[in-house]
Amino acid sequence: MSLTSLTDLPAPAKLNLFLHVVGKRADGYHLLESLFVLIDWADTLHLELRTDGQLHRHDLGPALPADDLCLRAARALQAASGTTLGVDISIDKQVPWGAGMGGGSSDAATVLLGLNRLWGLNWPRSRLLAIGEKLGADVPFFVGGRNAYVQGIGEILTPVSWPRQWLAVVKPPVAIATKEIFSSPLMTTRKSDAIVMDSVADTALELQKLLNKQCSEGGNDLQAAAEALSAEVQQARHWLVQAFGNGRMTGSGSAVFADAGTGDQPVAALPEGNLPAGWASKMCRTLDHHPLVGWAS
Ligand SMILES: C[C@@](CO)(OP(=O)(O)O)[C@H](O)COP(=O)(O)OP(=O)(O)OC[C@H]1O[C@@H](n2ccc(N)nc2=O)[C@H](O)[C@@H]1O
Ligand SMILES: Nc1ncnc2c1ncn2[C@@H]1O[C@H](COP(=O)(O)OP(=O)(O)O)[C@@H](O)[C@H]1O
Repeated sequence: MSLTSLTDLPAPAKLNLFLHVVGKRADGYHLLESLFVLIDWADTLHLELRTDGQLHRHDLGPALPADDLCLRAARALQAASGTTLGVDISIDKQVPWGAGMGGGSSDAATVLLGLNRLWGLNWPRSRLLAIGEKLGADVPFFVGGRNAYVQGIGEILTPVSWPRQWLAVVKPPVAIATKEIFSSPLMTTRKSDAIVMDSVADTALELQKLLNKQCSEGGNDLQAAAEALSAEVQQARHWLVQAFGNGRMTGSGSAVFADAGTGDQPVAALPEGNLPAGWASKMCRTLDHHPLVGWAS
């Protein structure tokens, strides 16, 4: 019997354990190098098949923009596949947005992976990646489903296995436009050297070592520009530095996070009572991989 619904599909967020700007493309987009890791802060989506071809979204939590990334992903897959089927998408939004946590991009990836199954398309992952790339720079990472060293503007993915880690995340109630950060005068002086791999026999091990080094140095080349635009981002990071001894921004912000250890318990608790009203926070753990990683070949 064919499927009529898929419930409780997770769309986990990501953090950038480091983010370097290493160049600029001819079209003005900045070339990045970053380690993207999946975390256990996730939205939940439910997909209900429609036979009339219509695409609708129902917000179970906070209201999303009318034409959000879920609907854009569904529309793109419907057009590319030529299916006459539609879907009702219900979304329980838990991940803060305007955060640099890729929540919207993850929702889009979960819609692509879910509809691939619900609509009986059974496309290989490579075809879903090509659609994801057009929806947003972070979407291919979530469709790929593996923690990854990411290059280009997000389309070059090298999967890496990353040890389980606690990460304390704080999101102040501000959203800074990614464009505003990249056009900041501070960005002209904030640039890192690209990672150079020695030509050694075990390139995976070599990459792991280099990524470890970048993470322990903890750089995000967008952080200074974001902090110049928002005192709250700086305040959030200082708050984490006091509590955990370290703190840095993810993506283009405004969320910041601290390494809270690799043991059975985090090295310290998030003293959430000290945060101003309206700030979100969560003690997160990295995921080994996306829960839907097996959903496309
Ligand atoms: C920098 C990252 C890292 O993950 O930030 P987060 O989205 O996670 O915060 C992403 O690649 C963000 O990608 P995405 O969110 O798709 O960026 P867009 O909205 O397309 O970018 C808005 C504008 O920022 C500039 N931009 C964006 C990405 C990039 N690599 N170089 C740029 O110069 C461009 O001017 C672009 O028009
Ligand atoms: N499903 C969605 N969830 C969150 N934001 C969305 C969604 N669809 C579109 N957006 C828009 O995309 C912007 C970026 O959100 P998001 O993808 O979560 O990225 P990030 O927080 O990493 O910048 C939001 O400010 C919002 O306006």
